[in-house]
Amino acid sequence: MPYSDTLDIRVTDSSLRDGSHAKRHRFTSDDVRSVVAALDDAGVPVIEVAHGDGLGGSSFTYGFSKTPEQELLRTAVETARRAVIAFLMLPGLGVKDDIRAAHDNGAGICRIATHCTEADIAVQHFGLARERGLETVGFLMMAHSTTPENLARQARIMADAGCQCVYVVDSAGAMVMDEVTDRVQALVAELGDDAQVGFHGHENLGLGTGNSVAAVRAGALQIDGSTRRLGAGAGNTPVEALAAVCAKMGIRTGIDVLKIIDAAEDVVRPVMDEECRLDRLALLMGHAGVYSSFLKHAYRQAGRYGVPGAEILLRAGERRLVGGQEDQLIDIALELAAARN
Ligand SMILES: C[C@H](O)CC(=O)C(=O)O
Ligand SMILES: [Mn+2]
Repeated sequence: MPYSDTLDIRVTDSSLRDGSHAKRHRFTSDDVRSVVAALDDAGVPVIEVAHGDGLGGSSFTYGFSKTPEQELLRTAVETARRAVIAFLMLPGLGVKDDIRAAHDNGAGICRIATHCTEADIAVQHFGLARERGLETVGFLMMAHSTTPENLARQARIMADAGCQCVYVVDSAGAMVMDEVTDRVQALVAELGDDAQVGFHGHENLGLGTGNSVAAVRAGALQIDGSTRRLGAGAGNTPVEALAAVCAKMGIRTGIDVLKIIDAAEDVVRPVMDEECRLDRLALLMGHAGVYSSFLKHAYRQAGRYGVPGAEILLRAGERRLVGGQEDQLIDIALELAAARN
């Protein structure tokens, strides 16, 4: 079944949210205005805007936003002519008032993210979002770290709470195609007509686009990417490559391939501090199953304590750290430094 009469899948661009990690949360309203205008013109149907860790993420632990996220959301809504603006929220970091404010500022899609075994903490947030008429998306993060069966049970909790599309989120960019297929198929079988299934990939093993195609083949109807890969770790599935691959495969995304290729080069790249690269640390994250958002934190603690960033990430993988445990990277760096003296 296609996404709609005109689209086989719906693509959400996360460069102004997941890319916030790569920018150390320093987006300005001008950045948002130029990127939203270009993506909107290229036909990207949904554009996500928020602090990298969602509304309320601006903090000492995660990094302070240069511009308040509600201001960025307002700018995005004012700029978009066709695209719907989405926001992300992690219960506990953001609160219900953040959802209300984002809705008042014109956002149309509320995306609630939890660790893949903790869907129950999102129940009231889906309820509130639906009550207010927002479209809802659920994000099961670090989906590689649990079985397809467990993930499907968690997806059921989200759907029963009012979530209209549950995403398999490869936060660590650690999954290879069959693992994506198995998880998406398990969710499709569990949810049936109750909710759609989505996929959010990272490039840490260089598989964002391939994994997204595997997800579509397994029944996913919503796919995330970031133009120019602007996202955490090695970045997200590049929207321009995804659009081009889908065009070749006859999968309708509604995105103008030539326009999004230009937007990636001429508009998004100038906003970026540097390219999102598949370098040693990013690749190690995919290999060891480490949360992509830890990359910049690992660089920071490595520099601060004079220890290798690679070792910090490998230990983070061994300890199976999850989002929210950024402070433990400091403990690991201190341990490594102590072991050297
Ligand atoms: C808060 C995270 O950055 C959400 C996400 O994009 C992921 O887990 O991947
Ligand atoms: Mn992500």
